[in-house]
Amino acid sequence: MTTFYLSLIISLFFLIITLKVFFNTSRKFKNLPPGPQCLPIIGNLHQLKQPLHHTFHTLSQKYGQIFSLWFGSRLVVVVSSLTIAQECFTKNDIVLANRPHFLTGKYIGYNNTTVAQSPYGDHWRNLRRILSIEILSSHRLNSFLEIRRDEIMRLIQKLAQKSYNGFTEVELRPMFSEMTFNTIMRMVSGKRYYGNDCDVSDVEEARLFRGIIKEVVSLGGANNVGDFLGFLRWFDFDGLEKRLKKISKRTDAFLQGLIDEHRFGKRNSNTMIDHLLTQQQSQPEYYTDQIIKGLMVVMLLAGTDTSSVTIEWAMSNLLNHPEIMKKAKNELDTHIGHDRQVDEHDISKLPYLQSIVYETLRLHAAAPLLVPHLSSEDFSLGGYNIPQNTILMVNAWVIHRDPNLWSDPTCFKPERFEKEGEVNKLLSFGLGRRACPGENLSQRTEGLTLGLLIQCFEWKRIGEEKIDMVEAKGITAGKKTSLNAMCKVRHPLKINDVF
Ligand code: HEM
Repeated sequence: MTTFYLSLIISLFFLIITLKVFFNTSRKFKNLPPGPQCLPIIGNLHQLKQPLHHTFHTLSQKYGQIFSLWFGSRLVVVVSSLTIAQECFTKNDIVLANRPHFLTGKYIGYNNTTVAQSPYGDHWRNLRRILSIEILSSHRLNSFLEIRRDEIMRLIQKLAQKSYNGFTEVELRPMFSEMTFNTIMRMVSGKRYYGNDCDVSDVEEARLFRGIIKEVVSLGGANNVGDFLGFLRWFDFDGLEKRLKKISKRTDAFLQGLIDEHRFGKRNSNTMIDHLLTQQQSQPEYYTDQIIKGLMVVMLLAGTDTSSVTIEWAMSNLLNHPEIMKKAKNELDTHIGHDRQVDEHDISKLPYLQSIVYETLRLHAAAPLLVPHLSSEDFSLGGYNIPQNTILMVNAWVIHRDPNLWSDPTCFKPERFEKEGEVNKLLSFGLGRRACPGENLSQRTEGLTLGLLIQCFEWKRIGEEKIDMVEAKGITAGKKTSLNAMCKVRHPLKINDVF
């Protein structure tokens, strides 16, 4: 009899717990944004075709400007409206200031402790402060100006040598990647890693490093199914975790080597490592080697590809629209003339050139879904309930093509930015406290590179055919095919440095 009552009490206890969980859960998931039917266990993962922002665009046409998906057991909400995106990063900015954790963050991002992956809180705030003051402040960016100028001039010289005797076909992508990569690498460590004229004494070291970065970029992204289906991780069926473990060891050893070189060898130069090692001397408990390596990784991964793909898209659009290229050239000829090269401080006086950069960022945002955010508590958005631990993605690609916001939204028309306030509708660098801290640096690099490319050369397409504008599948939305074009040095331009 006692056993009977005991079993009854235990059963009732479990029934109450189950009902409580059920009611809490269903209340929690009541009034969610609409979304497609999902399958047991995998949710909507089977529907996620690359590029993801295109799939989300199709889904938003059916389910609206805010919809829900299930990535395995994780709820994902996708926003495709500027007003709702602004609601995310004003009223709900703190609730959405966390990041979801992915396998790449665990292995490459020092267990999600870097500034790009770290949860919102004191640690993240400190890292943002270090990044803003020690590396990306206007003062520091000015002190790194010579590096940027030198790398861009190397690119200009290379093109000038190739095309001095007339129109010559050039492949631009590797040159843009070399330039942005060397710029960031020199800011970080003082070393040039790319190109025939790289100054790394150990060529093997340069080769190894290029391999590391290529692999890290290919493993990044928020669409590894193993991130959402925990049980797949136990089997590591695609070997992703094993590859990430291996690559993280190589990356760490490489970055540690760079720090040690500065610690035990050449100090007192203007590099990020040296500035951080100086801070380490006074505050060793905070400025650990791991913090420094995390900042190096973020600078290299967030700051290189993003800028080079933007420059490649801008040039592709200019080649498809010679009248825009001509207008930009006239602006440069009028304001700068033929006797000197355009410089970074001129860019603010060249509104049309700036508008070309904005228009490129509108149509070809390098991070079309920004970077995923995570809600730290339940909140409401666009009239729906969003539970804690929801992954939020903003489809900037769609918002930048919204016909209610932009006239002829798919046309490349820099003139649209002549209207005051238009630039405030851009989401290319995100909004709110987790917005991109590298915006100023990237706009300086893009403005100067494009300015010099337009000022110093004549450009045309290889044939009649327009440049193919199809997007690749990688984490940064680059062009699928590498950009080749015909270029010729502009003879009226008497610039000794270039020739
Ligand atoms: C065209 C160039 C670039 C574009 C389009 C771009 C875009 C973005 C976007 C959309 C985000 C996420 C914002 C969000 O979470 O809502 C981001 C974050 C970030 N970007 Fe950039 N970025 C560019 C260049 C750079 C550069 C040059 C650097 C640094 C050298 C940089 C460093 C970062 C960092 C550290 C974060 C993470 C911020 C955080 O989580 O607190 N980015 N970027």
